[in-house]
This record gives sequence, structure tokens and C-alpha cells, in this order.
Amino acid sequence: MILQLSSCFSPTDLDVIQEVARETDFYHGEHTAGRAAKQVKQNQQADSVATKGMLSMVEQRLLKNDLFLQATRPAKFVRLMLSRYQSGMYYGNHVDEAVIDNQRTDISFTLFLSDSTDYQGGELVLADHSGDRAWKLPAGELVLYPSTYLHRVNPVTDGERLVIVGWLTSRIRDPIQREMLFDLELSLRGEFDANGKTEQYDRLSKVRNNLLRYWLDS
Ligand SMILES: O=C(O)CCC(=O)C(=O)O
Ligand SMILES: [Fe+2]
Repeated sequence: MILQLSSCFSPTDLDVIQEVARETDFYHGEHTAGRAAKQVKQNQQADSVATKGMLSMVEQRLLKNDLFLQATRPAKFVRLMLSRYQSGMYYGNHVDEAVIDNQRTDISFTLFLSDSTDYQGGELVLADHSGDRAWKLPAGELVLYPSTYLHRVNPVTDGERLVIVGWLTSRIRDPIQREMLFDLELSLRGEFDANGKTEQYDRLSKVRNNLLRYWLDS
């Protein structure tokens, strides 16, 4: 399941993030790529010490977003990184490392920080067996996807693309199980809103809670 999230961040949050991005040094991004990904990675990443506080604010905002919680069932953030793509930069096809800092990566996300009119190109492309799908969202919106996807960032041909990329471990490692729980949760809420605490609602919530007991890692 690929999910787009808006309204996780206030205009003030975005100002804080942009301000940190303006004041921080960026380095060539190759040192955080695996062997093969290095060959196709042409971007810049911010100094991790300078961005630490801002990135933990981003984590806190996400952990307060109900849709994010339901879609990801987070156990732990693995890493967040501020990345910049200037004209000519790109990140070719790759699949993210399965383990980063000794933690399994289940879900990857991109939080877009530049307005889509501020740069040309720079789409995040998720490759699926049914074809490619390109994502270029307004500033403040986020796309999250299972870390199992092959993906790339198209070359930025003009302007600057600023994003925060992140990875997390989910308490439900299987993306299919995660999606079923997500659908079930939304159905439960719909049923409750429409008809209240009906017999259907009770039985559905029994299924939801017991599936969680079976599938949660801990
Ligand atoms: O910038 C993005 O949208 C994604 C970058 C990416 O794939 C990565 O850093 O692993
Ligand atoms: Fe990636």
C-alpha cells in the first residue's frame, strides 16, 4: 500500500524545517548508500548533528498523526535524513537497505519540502510490476511506501528539491497484513460512525483485535 498524507505539518513546522535547511551544511550523499546504490546516487545530505532536533520534531508530528499510525504501526524510526537535489542531481533505481543501523526497514517515506513549482523533474518514481508511478507532492505532504519497492528520483533539471526521507520498522512486518489491518480499521470507523456500536461492529472489532494479537511482532 502506498499512502499519501497531508496536514501532518503546520506552516510554522515547515518554516522551522526550511530554516534549518538554509543554515546547515550539505555533503555528497554517497556515504549512506549501499555498494550498488552508491553508483546511482547523486544528491546531498545535511549534517546529521545540525538536523537532529528538527528531525525529532518531524518524528513527533508523525507519531501524532492518526492515519500515519494506522498505516505504519510503527515500532521505531530507523533513520530520518534531510536531502537536497540541485540541478543535475538524481538518485537512480535502487531498493533501500533491508537493515540500517541494525534495524529492519519496513516502510520508507518522503516528506516533500519544496513547492513543486520550485523545481523541474525530481519526481520520486515507485516501480511496480504494473508500471511506474511518479510522485511530486506539494510542500508539507508525504508519501509512504513499503521498503520492498524498487524506486528512483528523476533528475532535477532546474531549481532545488528539498525533502526529508525516512525509514521505520513496523510492528507488522508484512505489508499485506498491514494493509488488511488498515482497511479493517477504516471499515470499523465507518460502521461506527454510520450505525454506532452494532453487533457487526462488535464482531469486526473482535477480528481486528485478534488479528493484531496474532500479527504484532511484540
Ligand atoms: O528523495 C526521495 O524522494 C527518495 C530518496 C531515496 O530513495 C533514498 O534516499 O533512499
Ligand atoms: Fe531509496
